[in-house]
Amino acid sequence: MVCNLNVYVPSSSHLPSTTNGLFLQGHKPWLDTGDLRKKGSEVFLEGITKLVRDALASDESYADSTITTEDVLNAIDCGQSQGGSNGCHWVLDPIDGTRGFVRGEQYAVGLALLVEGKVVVGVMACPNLPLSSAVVERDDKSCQDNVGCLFFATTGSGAYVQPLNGNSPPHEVRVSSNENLEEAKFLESYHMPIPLHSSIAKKLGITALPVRIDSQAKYAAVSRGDAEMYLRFTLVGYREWIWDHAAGSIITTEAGGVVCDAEGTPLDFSKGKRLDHNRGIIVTTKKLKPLILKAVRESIEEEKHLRV
Ligand SMILES: Nc1ncnc2c1ncn2[C@@H]1O[C@H](COP(=O)(O)O)[C@@H](OP(=O)(O)O)[C@H]1O
Ligand SMILES: [Mg+2]
Repeated sequence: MVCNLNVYVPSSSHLPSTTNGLFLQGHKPWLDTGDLRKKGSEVFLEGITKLVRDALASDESYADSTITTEDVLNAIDCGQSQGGSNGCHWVLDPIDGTRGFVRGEQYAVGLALLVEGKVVVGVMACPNLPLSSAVVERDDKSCQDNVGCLFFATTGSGAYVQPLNGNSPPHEVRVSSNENLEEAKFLESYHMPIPLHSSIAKKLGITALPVRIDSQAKYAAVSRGDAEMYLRFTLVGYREWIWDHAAGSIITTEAGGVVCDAEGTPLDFSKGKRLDHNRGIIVTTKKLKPLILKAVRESIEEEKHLRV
């Protein structure tokens, strides 16, 4: 399994007093158990083990299990696969959009299966995503009360959503059929403002402000037709982790959308833990792709001239 542990080790190496499975962020991403195995981390590790025990105890089938700290360390180390183009790899992001999770807003649990470097299964739970639409007014109480979506897709079989509480059966999702860019909605991350996004949106004639959402729930939102476009132009040199995109990308493509880089090339998940792609990620509908790629090309050219 290729896994983002998604846990940030607090500088004190102690559990925060308000422990509920949330560990403070803002420090280095934790990609193996190296720090946890060090002397001085015992309290932190004990705390994590207790959380695991408590979670298992709440499920009858695991009620009798006795999990030790060593079991927890070994389980974490099962997530050390480097991925790649050979064989099968599960790709897991247990809490994607950590910042949204901390704020009590959007986050996602993303799981995907890579076979020979291609994503063939994607499952994404979005516990705080409204069942109606991701693009809702902040004070729209009815939407905020009705949240929790489970999206899933397998190659060639379409993409589906169902309420996370299982109260109704899954139904198929399709991307928006809207071609009127003046009415289009576009999504981006909360990471620093990206001037290129505004430039692209302006060229396309999109009048609405971008809607900012944490996590790969943005892919799910495009797959359901909540928005027509998700742009992700990060700092030059930032290389994306595959777990931030694997589940989301198959859900959008199976819903009839496209996921590509600034040159229109599909994302390549076969090169290890990082995505190997040209600059930028564009998530949109097949109809809008050519128009968006043109605006992207022009905006990148203008940006180059501004730098000279
Ligand atoms: N400055 C940055 N620019 C781009 N991506 C970043 C970033 N800092 C963190 N990320 C990655 O972007 C993911 C969140 O994406 P988004 O901004 O769409 O919510 C993070 O996943 P985690 O939250 O799982 O760490 C992290 O892997
Ligand atoms: Mg992530």
